[in-house]
Amino acid sequence: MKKIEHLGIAVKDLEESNALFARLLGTPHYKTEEVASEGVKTSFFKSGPNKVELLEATHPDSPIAKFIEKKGEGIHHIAFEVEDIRAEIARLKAEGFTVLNEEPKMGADNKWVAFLHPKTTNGVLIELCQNRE
Ligand SMILES: CC[C@H](C(=O)O)C(=O)SCCNC(=O)CCNC(=O)[C@H](O)C(C)(C)COP(=O)(O)OP(=O)(O)OC[C@H]1O[C@@H](n2cnc3c(N)ncnc32)[C@H](O)[C@@H]1OP(=O)(O)O
Ligand SMILES: [Co+2]
Repeated sequence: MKKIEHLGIAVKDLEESNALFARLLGTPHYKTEEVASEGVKTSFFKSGPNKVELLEATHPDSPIAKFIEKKGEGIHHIAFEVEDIRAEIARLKAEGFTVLNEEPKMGADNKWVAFLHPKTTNGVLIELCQNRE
């Protein structure tokens, strides 16, 4: 794992939360992107070297909708940048973590992504991100 790539925060209303985080961070979001395959609309903020991803559900079956229904708005996942996502998936599987998608999938902000089940990571949903060249 190279570094924390972003913190994912589940929100009910992306526009409202974009305005709140712009006030909080003192800078507007630098992009919004819908990832239909994940049932999410996202917006990204830079805060120094760190990145914050806000996520709103685009349909009731979205992981974000289920999360908010169960736990309310808040930190949804921690994403780590990896050099080689396939190698990292194999390593983590061998370490006994549950990888939710063994085939990397297209994420937002030009990444290949995979997720580890929170049941195997002390209750924290972990995302792996590799830059898509
Ligand atoms: C890819 C675009 C973007 C990017 O950065 O590029 C994203 O980050 S997209 C983010 C949205 N996509 C995902 O989260 C995909 C991975 N998530 C999943 O596959 C599911 O959400 C899963 C498997 C984690 C949970 O789904 P399930 O249908 O099993 O929902 P349950 O409510 O039944 O949850 C089971 C169990 O897990 C706990 N849980 C669920 N979500 C989280 C979470 N984010 N953090 C911690 N724990 C979580 C939930 O509370 C249940 O536990 P229990 O003790 O049984 O209540
Ligand atoms: Co993410």
